[in-house]
Amino acid sequence: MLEQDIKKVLISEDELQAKAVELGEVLTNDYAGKNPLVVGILKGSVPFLADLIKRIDAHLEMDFMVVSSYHGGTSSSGEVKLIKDLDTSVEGRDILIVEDIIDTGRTLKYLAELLEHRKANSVKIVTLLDKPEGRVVEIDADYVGFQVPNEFVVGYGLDFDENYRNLPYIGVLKEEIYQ
Ligand SMILES: O=P(O)(O)OC[C@H]1O[C@H](OP(=O)(O)OP(=O)(O)O)[C@H](O)[C@@H]1O
Ligand code: HPA
Ligand SMILES: [Mg+2]
Repeated sequence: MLEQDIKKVLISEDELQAKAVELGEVLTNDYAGKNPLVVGILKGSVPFLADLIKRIDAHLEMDFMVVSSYHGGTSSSGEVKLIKDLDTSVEGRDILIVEDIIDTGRTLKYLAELLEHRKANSVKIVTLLDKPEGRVVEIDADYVGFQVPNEFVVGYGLDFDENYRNLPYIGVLKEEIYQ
Protein backbone atom coordinates (compact mmCIF):
# COMPACT_ATOMS: atom_id res chain seq x y z
CA MET A 1 0.00 0.00 0.00
CA LEU A 2 2.59 2.58 1.07
CA GLU A 3 4.90 1.21 -1.60
CA GLN A 4 2.65 2.64 -4.35
CA ASP A 5 3.80 6.14 -3.36
CA ILE A 6 7.52 5.30 -3.66
CA LYS A 7 9.40 6.10 -6.88
CA LYS A 8 12.44 4.02 -6.00
CA VAL A 9 14.06 2.25 -3.07
CA LEU A 10 17.41 3.86 -2.25
CA ILE A 11 18.51 1.76 0.74
CA SER A 12 17.06 -1.66 1.48
CA GLU A 13 16.11 -3.08 4.87
CA ASP A 14 19.13 -5.43 4.79
CA GLU A 15 21.52 -2.57 4.01
CA LEU A 16 20.08 -0.55 6.92
CA GLN A 17 20.54 -3.43 9.35
CA ALA A 18 24.11 -4.06 8.17
CA LYS A 19 24.94 -0.37 8.62
CA ALA A 20 23.67 -0.41 12.23
CA VAL A 21 26.01 -3.32 12.94
CA GLU A 22 28.96 -1.58 11.25
CA LEU A 23 28.45 1.77 13.00
CA GLY A 24 27.76 0.01 16.31
CA GLU A 25 31.16 -1.68 16.18
CA VAL A 26 32.94 1.62 15.52
CA LEU A 27 31.03 3.37 18.34
CA THR A 28 31.70 0.47 20.74
CA ASN A 29 35.42 1.12 20.31
CA ASP A 30 35.21 4.92 20.34
CA TYR A 31 33.04 5.12 23.47
CA ALA A 32 34.48 2.28 25.57
CA GLY A 33 34.67 3.44 29.20
CA LYS A 34 33.10 6.88 28.46
CA ASN A 35 29.44 6.32 29.43
CA PRO A 36 28.17 8.65 26.68
CA LEU A 37 24.79 10.37 26.70
CA VAL A 38 23.14 9.29 23.47
CA VAL A 39 20.74 12.03 22.38
CA GLY A 40 18.02 10.99 19.95
CA ILE A 41 16.38 13.76 17.95
CA LEU A 42 12.67 13.02 17.75
CA LYS A 43 10.92 11.91 15.82
CA GLY A 44 12.92 10.89 12.77
CA SER A 45 15.82 9.19 14.59
CA VAL A 46 13.70 6.58 16.41
CA PRO A 47 14.06 3.49 14.13
CA PHE A 48 17.77 4.13 13.50
CA LEU A 49 18.50 4.80 17.18
CA ALA A 50 16.64 1.66 18.23
CA ASP A 51 18.69 -0.50 15.86
CA LEU A 52 22.00 1.28 16.52
CA ILE A 53 22.10 1.19 20.33
CA LYS A 54 21.57 -2.58 20.34
CA ARG A 55 24.88 -2.82 18.45
CA ILE A 56 26.88 -0.64 20.86
CA ASP A 57 28.49 -2.87 23.47
CA ALA A 58 29.36 -0.21 26.07
CA HIS A 59 27.61 1.53 28.94
CA LEU A 60 25.56 4.46 27.69
CA GLU A 61 22.61 6.59 28.74
CA MET A 62 19.85 7.77 26.47
CA ASP A 63 17.79 10.95 26.30
CA PHE A 64 15.70 12.75 23.69
CA MET A 65 15.07 16.21 22.28
CA VAL A 66 12.29 17.36 20.04
CA VAL A 67 13.09 20.01 17.47
CA SER A 68 11.20 20.83 14.35
CA SER A 69 11.80 22.95 11.28
CA TYR A 70 9.92 21.24 8.46
CA HIS A 71 6.35 21.67 9.76
CA GLY A 72 5.06 18.92 7.47
CA GLY A 73 6.46 20.08 4.12
CA THR A 74 9.46 19.13 2.00
CA SER A 75 11.54 22.26 2.61
CA SER A 76 13.08 23.60 5.81
CA SER A 77 11.32 26.66 7.27
CA GLY A 78 14.76 28.00 8.20
CA GLU A 79 13.71 28.34 11.83
CA VAL A 80 14.61 25.55 14.26
CA LYS A 81 12.22 25.31 17.20
CA LEU A 82 13.16 23.52 20.42
CA ILE A 83 9.99 21.77 21.53
CA LYS A 84 11.30 19.38 24.19
CA ASP A 85 14.61 19.71 25.98
CA LEU A 86 16.77 16.99 27.59
CA ASP A 87 16.00 15.76 31.09
CA THR A 88 19.72 15.13 31.71
CA SER A 89 22.48 17.67 32.42
CA VAL A 90 25.10 17.64 29.64
CA GLU A 91 27.88 19.39 31.58
CA GLY A 92 31.06 17.33 31.36
CA ARG A 93 29.32 14.55 29.40
CA ASP A 94 30.35 12.95 26.13
CA ILE A 95 27.34 13.55 23.89
CA LEU A 96 26.50 11.48 20.86
CA ILE A 97 23.67 13.05 18.85
CA VAL A 98 21.76 10.51 16.76
CA GLU A 99 19.99 11.87 13.67
CA ASP A 100 18.23 10.40 10.68
CA ILE A 101 19.41 12.99 8.14
CA ILE A 102 21.51 16.13 7.69
CA ASP A 103 19.99 18.16 4.87
CA THR A 104 20.32 21.96 5.14
CA GLY A 105 22.32 21.34 8.34
CA ARG A 106 20.28 23.89 10.32
CA THR A 107 18.90 21.42 12.87
CA LEU A 108 22.26 19.91 13.76
CA LYS A 109 24.17 23.17 13.78
CA TYR A 110 21.65 24.56 16.23
CA LEU A 111 21.81 21.46 18.44
CA ALA A 112 25.58 21.01 18.41
CA GLU A 113 26.10 24.67 19.36
CA LEU A 114 23.48 24.47 22.11
CA LEU A 115 25.08 21.41 23.72
CA GLU A 116 28.61 22.81 23.43
CA HIS A 117 27.41 26.03 25.07
CA ARG A 118 26.14 23.87 27.96
CA LYS A 119 29.73 22.70 28.51
CA ALA A 120 29.56 19.14 27.24
CA ASN A 121 32.96 17.44 27.30
CA SER A 122 32.48 16.41 23.68
CA VAL A 123 29.67 16.60 21.12
CA LYS A 124 29.68 14.18 18.21
CA ILE A 125 27.08 13.40 15.60
CA VAL A 126 26.05 10.12 14.04
CA THR A 127 23.62 10.46 11.15
CA LEU A 128 22.11 7.68 9.12
CA LEU A 129 21.85 9.85 5.99
CA ASP A 130 23.81 12.81 4.68
CA LYS A 131 22.48 14.92 1.80
CA PRO A 132 25.51 17.15 1.04
CA GLU A 133 23.82 19.02 -1.83
CA GLY A 134 21.12 20.26 0.56
CA ARG A 135 23.53 22.09 2.85
CA VAL A 136 23.01 25.82 3.55
CA VAL A 137 25.05 26.02 6.79
CA GLU A 138 28.40 24.42 7.46
CA ILE A 139 28.20 21.27 9.60
CA ASP A 140 29.51 17.74 9.18
CA ALA A 141 28.70 14.54 11.04
CA ASP A 142 31.42 12.48 12.70
CA TYR A 143 29.80 9.21 11.61
CA VAL A 144 27.68 8.85 8.44
CA GLY A 145 25.70 5.83 7.31
CA PHE A 146 24.94 6.71 3.68
CA GLN A 147 25.08 9.71 1.37
CA VAL A 148 21.84 10.38 -0.46
CA PRO A 149 21.12 12.49 -3.58
CA ASN A 150 19.25 15.79 -3.47
CA GLU A 151 15.77 14.24 -3.45
CA PHE A 152 13.11 14.06 -0.75
CA VAL A 153 13.50 10.71 0.97
CA VAL A 154 11.13 8.90 3.33
CA GLY A 155 11.01 5.76 5.44
CA TYR A 156 12.81 4.27 8.46
CA GLY A 157 11.85 7.34 10.53
CA LEU A 158 11.84 9.97 7.79
CA ASP A 159 8.44 11.47 7.07
CA PHE A 160 6.48 13.51 4.61
CA ASP A 161 3.68 15.26 6.50
CA GLU A 162 4.14 12.76 9.39
CA ASN A 163 3.59 9.75 7.09
CA TYR A 164 5.90 7.00 5.78
CA ARG A 165 8.06 6.84 8.95
CA ASN A 166 7.09 3.16 9.28
CA LEU A 167 8.49 2.03 5.91
CA PRO A 168 11.28 -0.49 6.65
CA TYR A 169 13.52 0.97 3.89
CA ILE A 170 14.57 4.41 2.59
CA GLY A 171 12.87 5.46 -0.62
CA VAL A 172 12.26 8.48 -2.83
CA LEU A 173 8.69 9.73 -2.76
CA LYS A 174 6.84 10.17 -6.07
CA GLU A 175 6.63 13.87 -6.92
CA GLU A 176 2.85 13.73 -7.40
CA ILE A 177 2.45 12.93 -3.69
CA TYR A 178 3.86 16.25 -2.52
CA GLN A 179 3.32 18.60 -5.48
O1 LIG B 1 19.39 19.48 8.07
P1 LIG B 1 17.98 19.97 8.17
O2 LIG B 1 17.54 20.67 6.90
O3 LIG B 1 17.74 20.81 9.39
O4 LIG B 1 17.00 18.71 8.22
C1 LIG B 1 17.17 17.61 9.05
C2 LIG B 1 16.15 17.54 10.14
O5 LIG B 1 14.82 17.65 9.60
C3 LIG B 1 14.03 16.54 9.97
O6 LIG B 1 13.34 16.77 11.16
P2 LIG B 1 11.90 17.47 11.26
O7 LIG B 1 12.09 18.89 11.66
O8 LIG B 1 11.12 17.20 10.01
O9 LIG B 1 11.27 16.67 12.47
P3 LIG B 1 10.92 15.09 12.55
O10 LIG B 1 12.19 14.36 12.92
O11 LIG B 1 9.89 14.97 13.61
O12 LIG B 1 10.42 14.67 11.19
C4 LIG B 1 15.06 15.45 10.20
O13 LIG B 1 14.55 14.43 11.04
C5 LIG B 1 16.21 16.18 10.81
O14 LIG B 1 16.05 16.35 12.20
N1 HPA C 1 13.07 13.58 3.94
C1 HPA C 1 12.39 13.67 5.12
N2 HPA C 1 12.67 14.56 6.05
C2 HPA C 1 13.68 15.41 5.81
C3 HPA C 1 14.42 15.37 4.61
C4 HPA C 1 14.11 14.42 3.62
O1 HPA C 1 14.70 14.31 2.52
N3 HPA C 1 15.36 16.37 4.71
C5 HPA C 1 15.17 16.95 5.91
N4 HPA C 1 14.16 16.39 6.58
MG1 LIG D 1 10.18 15.62 9.44
